[in-house]
Amino acid sequence: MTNHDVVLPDMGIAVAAAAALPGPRRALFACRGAAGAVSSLRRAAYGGGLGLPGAADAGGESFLGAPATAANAPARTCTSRVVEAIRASSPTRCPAVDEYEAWTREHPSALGSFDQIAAAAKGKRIVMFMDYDGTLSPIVTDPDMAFMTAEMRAAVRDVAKQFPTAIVTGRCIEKVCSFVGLSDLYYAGSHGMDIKGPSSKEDTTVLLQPAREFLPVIDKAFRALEERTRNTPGARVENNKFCLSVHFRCVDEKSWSPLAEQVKAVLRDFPELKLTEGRKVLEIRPSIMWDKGKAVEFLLRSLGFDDDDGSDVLPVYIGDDRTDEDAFKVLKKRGQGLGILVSKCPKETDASYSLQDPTEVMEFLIRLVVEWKRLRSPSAARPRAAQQHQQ
Ligand SMILES: O=P(O)(O)OC[C@H]1O[C@H](O[C@H]2O[C@H](CO)[C@@H](O)[C@H](O)[C@H]2O)[C@H](O)[C@@H](O)[C@@H]1O
Repeated sequence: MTNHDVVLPDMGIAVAAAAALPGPRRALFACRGAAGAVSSLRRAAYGGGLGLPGAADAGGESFLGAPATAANAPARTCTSRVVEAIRASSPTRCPAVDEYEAWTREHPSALGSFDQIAAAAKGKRIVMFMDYDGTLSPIVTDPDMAFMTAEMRAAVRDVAKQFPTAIVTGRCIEKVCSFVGLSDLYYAGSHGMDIKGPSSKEDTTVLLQPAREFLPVIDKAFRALEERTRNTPGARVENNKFCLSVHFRCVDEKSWSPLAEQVKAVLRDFPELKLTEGRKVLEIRPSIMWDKGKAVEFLLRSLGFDDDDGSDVLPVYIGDDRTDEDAFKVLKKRGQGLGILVSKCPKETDASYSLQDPTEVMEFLIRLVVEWKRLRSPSAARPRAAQQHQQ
């Protein structure tokens, strides 16, 4: 990692008027109908507890699987809420163009707003945070095949040469390191519960593992979940070391509710674990107050950027999933930094900007590095008018 102590010079770019957003015209979407995604998410993901032990609606748990009655209604609603949240996290149908355009007025394209972003970065130190699946690699059916392209790897490598850069992911560190294959990065695996620094540094040690004591219980839950879900065609449990993922992507949608109920049934034996939803996945993790947002705060502190010392730092976080919202929230709360949601569909989000897919993410990263290098070149120090005069 090089040049990290350099403050971003005056980019000399006029701030685009906010009203001029969004950027380039969007591609037409082949399908429609995800208009409900935002409201579904609001209802599903923000709608309350998941009916796990200790959650507000845990009282309904023992009724799972029983015939519907007034008494067991909360538990049933709860499971359907989980399923609805999984569905809303990864909508298969895209919205009508006008719905998407309305959403991008609230969350403009980070590419279309690049000049504005560059202006916001003026004189600040950029710190890059990026999620992996759905952000650096496209979503695929087999989680073991979620490779990033060589071009994306080159773009991330170039970014990491200019700015402190971290990959913040639900994957275990070993897996994401093997996918990314770059040593000059910080990695926060298992949703931030396993953080390590660049391996090119001598102290390549683990920086933080706040859920270490949960390893035995996670292992036990992994075996129980494998056992319990083995008869559901397409279901798959992935061990991400400090957390687990139960994949729904290859499961017939009719079996989603029974599968979610199986997962919840297993978790009744593990009150120290909690459940969250992602893109066609249920995530099981320790019930500690730790998430991607906390990992971002930890890394910023470790890099010397304290909460109250934020005027000269610009954290940029790019992610596509529900779990990335914790990081967007942190940036929003700090009143500092840029959250960029990767999505082709409107979603309830705390991110300020959007990008459609990993290809746009790559374009954004390349543009950031090009702009940064241009501004650090000696000629960039001269006023623009003088440069134009010479051309
Ligand atoms: O935080 P992330 O890096 O986004 O990791 C979240 C989960 O990503 C992976 O699952 C997702 O991507 C898979 C491959 O494209 C896809 O098949 C799956 O449906 C998605 O949910 C990963 O496999 C999970 O373990 C992560 O928790």
